[in-house]
Amino acid sequence: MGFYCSLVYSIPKNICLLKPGFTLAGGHHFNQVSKIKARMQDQPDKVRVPHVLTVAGSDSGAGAGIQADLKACAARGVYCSTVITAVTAQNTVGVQGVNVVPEEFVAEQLKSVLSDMRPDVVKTGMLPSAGIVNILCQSLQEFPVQALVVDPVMVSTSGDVLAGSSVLASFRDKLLPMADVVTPNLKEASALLGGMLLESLADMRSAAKSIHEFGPRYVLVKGGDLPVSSDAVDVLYDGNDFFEFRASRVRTSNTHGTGCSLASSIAAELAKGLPVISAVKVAKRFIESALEYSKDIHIGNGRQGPFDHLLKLKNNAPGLCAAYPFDPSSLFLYAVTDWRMNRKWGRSITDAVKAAIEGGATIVQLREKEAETGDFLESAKACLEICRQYGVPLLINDRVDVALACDADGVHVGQSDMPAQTVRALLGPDKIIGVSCKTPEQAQQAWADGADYIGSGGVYPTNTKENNRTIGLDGLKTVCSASKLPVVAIGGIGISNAHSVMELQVPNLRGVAVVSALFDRESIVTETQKLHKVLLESAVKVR
Ligand SMILES: Nc1ncnc2c1ncn2[C@@H]1O[C@H](COP(=O)(O)OP(=O)(O)O)[C@@H](O)[C@H]1O
Ligand SMILES: Cc1ncc(COP(=O)(O)O)c(N)n1
Ligand SMILES: [Mg+2]
Repeated sequence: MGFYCSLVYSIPKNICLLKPGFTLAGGHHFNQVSKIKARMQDQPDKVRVPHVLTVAGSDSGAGAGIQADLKACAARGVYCSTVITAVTAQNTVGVQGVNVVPEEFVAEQLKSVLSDMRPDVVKTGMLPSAGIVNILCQSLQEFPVQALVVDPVMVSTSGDVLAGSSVLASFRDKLLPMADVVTPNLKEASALLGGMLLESLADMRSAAKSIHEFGPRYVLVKGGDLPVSSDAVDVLYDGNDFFEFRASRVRTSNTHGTGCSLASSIAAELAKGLPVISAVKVAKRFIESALEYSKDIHIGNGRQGPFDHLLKLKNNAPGLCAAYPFDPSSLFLYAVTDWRMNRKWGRSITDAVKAAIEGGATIVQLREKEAETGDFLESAKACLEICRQYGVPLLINDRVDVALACDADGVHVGQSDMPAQTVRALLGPDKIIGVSCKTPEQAQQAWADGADYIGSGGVYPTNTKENNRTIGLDGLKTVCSASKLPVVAIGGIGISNAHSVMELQVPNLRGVAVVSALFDRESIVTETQKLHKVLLESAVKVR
């Protein structure tokens, strides 16, 4: 991905948020570990959630400001509360209007959040007046937090003024001395230093050093706007050493809100307990990935578009977004592959899958118990391409890693495979998860674990699975009646008996899953077509 962090000088050993005597925003000292423990002792059964409070302006276009902060924190897995200092009418063209929130009301919001919710880290963005900066400093003195990250927002990238020069003195004299990290871009660093021209890495270093004299623990001068640089380089200074953070410069105009998002991500990582240098490193890598991911998305017609913090908007996002939301009717004719049969008939798995789909299969599962992982992945990728062309979901038997690696539509697991709950945690909310169940208890568990459907059988004896207990039509009926999830029947089902299965007319039974009846035959297309016909006829009769 091209990210690297080069340390211009060596990393001092004492930079760690967890060290005793950490300097607090507000000049307080305390031990972070003992504070977390103390809080947990109050309520030992509660889970501590890292929490960032952002004090910033709203961007109606939602690329920057409060909205960017919320998305960045969500993406980094951290809770984010918000104190709004101004409401801007803003889009990808520029800022059309600014409505500053009255100072007293900013104070009221600060008190509400700080007194009750005790955020770990405060991050500031647009602070449009000296009065608001002063109120924030007072609030932080009254309610100290573990770290303060100041993004000294002054001018939007579109060139519109968000905080005039009247705030500069308050920044320098009050807020920066309390800050743990301050993150000016080139223009902001220049403004803080009375207009000094910044055009090179050397200039950024000297600016970082000068800004450090205002009192923050760390200064990060961001080089997003550094002319003639092929990399996006930021310079961090801790009072002793310089650290350079480099990312390859993503060729995109979707960079609106990068500054806000970087500062929020740093705050989020600090809230999780990372030391400052690690937090900056992770945050910068996140921005680079999100920009790279969103480089071609198009929102708005202005010069600077927003990017996608959650990496969800782009189609076919690897591992993030199911191509098809689960439709239980896709269980109707469920084709399950078998490598031995394909070898016996001398066919590739892709030919087998294509033939089954052309014959009418409505969902496909790759069940390649013996395959080497690399081969399985390659086959899965090739089959997925075919399935996507036909709009048929592709599931992977058992192998969550393979499903993730090829971005399959889901996974089918048995009772002795990875628990469905864990599969769900790994695959996320969108993917399809099926579980093999022989009993009502197992069906209940599958539902509780977040599965989408269950496969129930063996209905009839079968050769494709050794030592598999046959539950018969009665067993299937019992499971279907107890199940809260749609059911597909499996085990020894084919053209001759599919009708008897579907005729059961039990609730939740949505289709049949077949292996040999399709794949251990001379013509997969013909057999699938025949089975499809039988199923359709049963469906018509049952209705
Ligand atoms: N095109 C880009 N590719 C990769 N990183 C970028 C790009 N533009 C900005 N960044 C990074 O995004 C972060 C925000 O930087 P910058 O754009 O300078 O701040 P601001 O948004 O406050 O003007 C920095 O880490 C910077 O290096
Ligand atoms: C409310 C608000 N806050 C901050 C920024 C700066 O963001 P950027 O410099 O990335 O345009 C902005 N445009 N709007
Ligand atoms: Mg920018």
